[in-house]
Amino acid sequence: MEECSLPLHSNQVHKLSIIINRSHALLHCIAITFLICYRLSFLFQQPKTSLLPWLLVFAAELLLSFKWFLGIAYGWRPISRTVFPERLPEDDKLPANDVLEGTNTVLSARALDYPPQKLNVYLSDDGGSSITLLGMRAVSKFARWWLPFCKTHGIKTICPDAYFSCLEEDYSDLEFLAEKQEIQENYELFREEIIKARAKGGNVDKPTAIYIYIYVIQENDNDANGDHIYKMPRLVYVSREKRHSHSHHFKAGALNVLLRVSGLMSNSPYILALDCDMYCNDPTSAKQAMCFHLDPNISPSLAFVQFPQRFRNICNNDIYDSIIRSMFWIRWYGLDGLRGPVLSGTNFYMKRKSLYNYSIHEDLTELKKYFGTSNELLKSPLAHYMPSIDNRDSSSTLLQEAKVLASCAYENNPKWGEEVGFRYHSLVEDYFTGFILHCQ
Ligand SMILES: O=c1ccn([C@@H]2O[C@H](COP(=O)(O)OP(=O)(O)O[C@H]3O[C@H](CO)[C@@H](O)[C@H](O)[C@H]3O)[C@@H](O)[C@H]2O)c(=O)[nH]1
Ligand SMILES: [Mn+2]
Repeated sequence: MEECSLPLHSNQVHKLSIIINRSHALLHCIAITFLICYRLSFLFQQPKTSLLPWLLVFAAELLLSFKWFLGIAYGWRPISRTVFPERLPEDDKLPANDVLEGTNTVLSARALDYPPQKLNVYLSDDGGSSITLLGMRAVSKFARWWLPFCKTHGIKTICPDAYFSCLEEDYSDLEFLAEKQEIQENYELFREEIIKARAKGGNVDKPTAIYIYIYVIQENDNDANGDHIYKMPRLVYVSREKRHSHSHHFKAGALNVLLRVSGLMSNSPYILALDCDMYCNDPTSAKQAMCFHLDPNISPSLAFVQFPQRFRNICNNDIYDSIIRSMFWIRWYGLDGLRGPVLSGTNFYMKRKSLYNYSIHEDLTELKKYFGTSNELLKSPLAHYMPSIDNRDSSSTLLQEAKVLASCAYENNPKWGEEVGFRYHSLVEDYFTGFILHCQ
């Protein structure tokens, strides 16, 4: 009880930034007012010379001033936040998470510091490529080395590529170094396996249609000899159906397929979305996000917790600001102090229900109108529905149903992408979906 009474997070208002930003805004406002007065006074001058250029410049100045005015919001009330994951409930009371992602991030997502039985990783392979599937199997093999290593030594950089390219080393612990060496050798073997497979070919001639393939990797608790083995999160590979006759809706389409398949297979109340070119650079991110989602004061109106996109390996002379510093290091702190930042497409922990449209009632006919005809999927919006694919018999029926959900015809009538799930009709599905969630 005592644990629950302590706050899970706190925020710090950047007072100095507020004073500087608001003073700057005020000075700028005064300057703009003088400018406008000066321009207006010209209109009353007699005789007028060259009116047109003057008006054009004035219009441009008004337009830019308006744009600048809207930008004041970014600096109005910047805040930063601190979380206290140690105050979260015990592991067995934590809610489950489904990770929906592109191809590269599987290892780091499975290495998150979260109870493995409450983590399910769904991998979308839009290309339906045999190399990705082979890669996923190889990843699972390597994960048996990598995950226990990260856990035992509290490794913070859970993406092996980033970890092994980092030069910092603790030379004092020889046992650790020997283990690291062994893991690195296994990592090199894993990479070679992928490179060889890629060299052999793959999808040189793209098929005109890609067929559905769903494959679940889930280790048992014990190996063949009955010895206890390290428990790892379940991994589900999903290659959705693609046909020229149906629009695939790019990334939003892929995410909606994963949303449906995960709703059927694990229906975790929270989802983490990761792009294929991202990895989790902090294993505690899931628990950090839960500090907000499990706060009873803000949870009812909280749809998502967005982590900033950070970029690795960018050269020192980043003259085009490829790390998007102004966005993630300045503007987002400001937006956080207002009503939270918009969705940036990746690195967010979203409440599943927020994508399911709150206005839908739990009436079967209405649910079918929104979610489609799969009776199994219709259970997903119902609170506390927890499917089980541990049971072998049910798993094959569930897999058949999952294939129906991953087919392109499934979206023919229901409101996927319109009123349910990630929204279509825009290549920036993240901004579009995020704005709608903010409005709701
Ligand atoms: O047909 C598609 C196209 C993209 N993706 C996935 O979409 C993600 C983002 O694609 P990427 O090529 O990395 O796009 P970027 O331009 O880098 O994406 C930025 O801009 C997008 C649109 O605003 C956001 O969705 C992204 O999160 C954001 O990183 C990747 O994981 C892809 O696997 C698909 O699954 N299917
Ligand atoms: Mn990208």
